[in-house]
Amino acid sequence: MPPTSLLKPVARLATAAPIVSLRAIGKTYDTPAGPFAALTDITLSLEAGAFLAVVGKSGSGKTTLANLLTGIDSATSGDIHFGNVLLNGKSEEELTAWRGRNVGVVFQFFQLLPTLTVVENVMLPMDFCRFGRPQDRRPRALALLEKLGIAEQADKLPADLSGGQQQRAAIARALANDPPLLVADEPTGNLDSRTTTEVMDLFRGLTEEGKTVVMVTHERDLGDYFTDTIELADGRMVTTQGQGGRS
Ligand SMILES: Nc1ncnc2c1ncn2[C@@H]1O[C@H](COP(=O)(O)OP(=O)(O)OP(=O)(O)O)[C@@H](O)[C@H]1O
Repeated sequence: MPPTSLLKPVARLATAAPIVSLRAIGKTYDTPAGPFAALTDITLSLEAGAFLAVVGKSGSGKTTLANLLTGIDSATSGDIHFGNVLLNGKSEEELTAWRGRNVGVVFQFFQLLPTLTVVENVMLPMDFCRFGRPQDRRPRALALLEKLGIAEQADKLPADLSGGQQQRAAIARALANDPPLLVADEPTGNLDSRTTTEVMDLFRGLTEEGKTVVMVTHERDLGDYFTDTIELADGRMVTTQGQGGRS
């Protein structure tokens, strides 16, 4: 079994300083029909250990918000701070380098590379970001797979795993560089209810270790898992719950 010291958890922030804060964020897309405001005046902040649900109807702006949090896309107005770092104005290259170290992303359809084994998929972000020493990367990837309960699948190809196992592998990959923030866009959208519960328990365990998780979801019956919930409608925040700690 790989040594668990390879998986040192991120310490909870000693201060109440938010790990992510958005102030008056707007996102406008240029479309053939003219500018389209996908997000308007979004203000929120999240502390280490928060588990935020982003809910709302199709087209309300959830994925757009997730893409701003991951640095996949940039806001058109307002400020996004990550810790003390202001993301606005960073070049695409800078955002890519920043994202590799600071944000793990989990998708609905897993997006594992089909020709790499599971453990190789998990090692990829470490190689890309030169995380730690090269000789430590495989043991760390194996330790993450162990933590997520799929160590036996390490040398298989993604296609040989069930959907739930693939999502666990994708979560292991998202954790590879030990980022403080995970952003998951409909991560349970392709899973049955039992596997959904398993994945939600995993996310909750990670927030209890101090990771911050933002999850876009349509599934309202998952509400008990979250410390905070925001609902979007036509790109605006219409309701918020929490913004505090888990009760
Ligand atoms: N690249 C783009 N160019 C133009 N319009 C876009 C672009 N991306 C998203 N939109 C529009 O912005 C709005 C918000 O889209 P977004 O994908 O963020 O919504 P969503 O709440 O995630 O929807 P869903 O639940 O269906 O995934 C939609 O009206 C969408 O058509």
